[in-house]
Formats: sequence, C-alpha cells, structure tokens
Amino acid sequence: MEKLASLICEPCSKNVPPLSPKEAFTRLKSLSQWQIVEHDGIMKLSRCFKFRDFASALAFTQRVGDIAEQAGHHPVIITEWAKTTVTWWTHTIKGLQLNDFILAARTDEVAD
Ligand SMILES: C[C@H](O)[C@H](O)[C@H]1CNC2=NC(N)=NC(=O)C2=N1
Repeated sequence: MEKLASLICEPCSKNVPPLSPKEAFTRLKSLSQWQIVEHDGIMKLSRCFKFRDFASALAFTQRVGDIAEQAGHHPVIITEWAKTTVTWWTHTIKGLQLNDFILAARTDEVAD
C-alpha cells in the first residue's frame, strides 16, 4: 500500500463532499495517535505532540507551517510550553478529505 505521506495533495474544490464518518474512520487506521474530533458538526483530525520545552514545540510548529505552505493546505496549530496540537480539516468543504490525512502523515514525519 502506498505511503500516505507520499500521496499528492490535490487542491480541494468546494464541490467535493467531505468524507463520511465511515470513510474518515477507515482512513484513520492509516495514522497512529491521531483522533477524529467534531466541532460545530465539522469532523477534524487532531493530535497533540509533546516536547521537552517551548522552543522545541515552536520549532515543530514552523516545520508544520512549512508543510502547510508547500501544500497550500493549512491546519490550526496551538503551540504551548512543551506541546503543540495540530488539527487538520478542509475549510472549504467543512469536513475531512484525503488531503487532511496526507498532511497528518507528513506532520508525523517532522515530529521527531
Ligand atoms: C485560497 C487558498 O488556497 C484556500 O483558501 C486554501 C488555503 N488553505 C486551506 N487549508 C485548509 N485546511 N482548508 C482549506 O479549504 C484551505 N483553502
């Protein structure tokens, strides 16, 4: 099976429906330590990354930002002392699409 992180992120048009819960939870099996959360009826993919201090959490934040800019797809990132929470979803369709899972996998790759 192809590595999720190496799949191509396609620009997501607003006509594409979000993944169904069944599809989203199936995709979730390809990730570890991520969870699907729901805010205002919108399913999102979220994970909290722990670090030894704020500087490490901030450096990771920048690496995630670089991934987002490269893909043209952006998460919510909450950076605190020794932890960074990253939450992905596709704003234009108010839900999850494959891009979100691809970028979550790429986020894991820059976590160490
Ligand atoms: C114009 C710009 O490309 C769009 O607004 C992009 C920016 N980044 C984005 N990021 C996310 N997560 N969802 C979007 O729908 C989205 N749209």
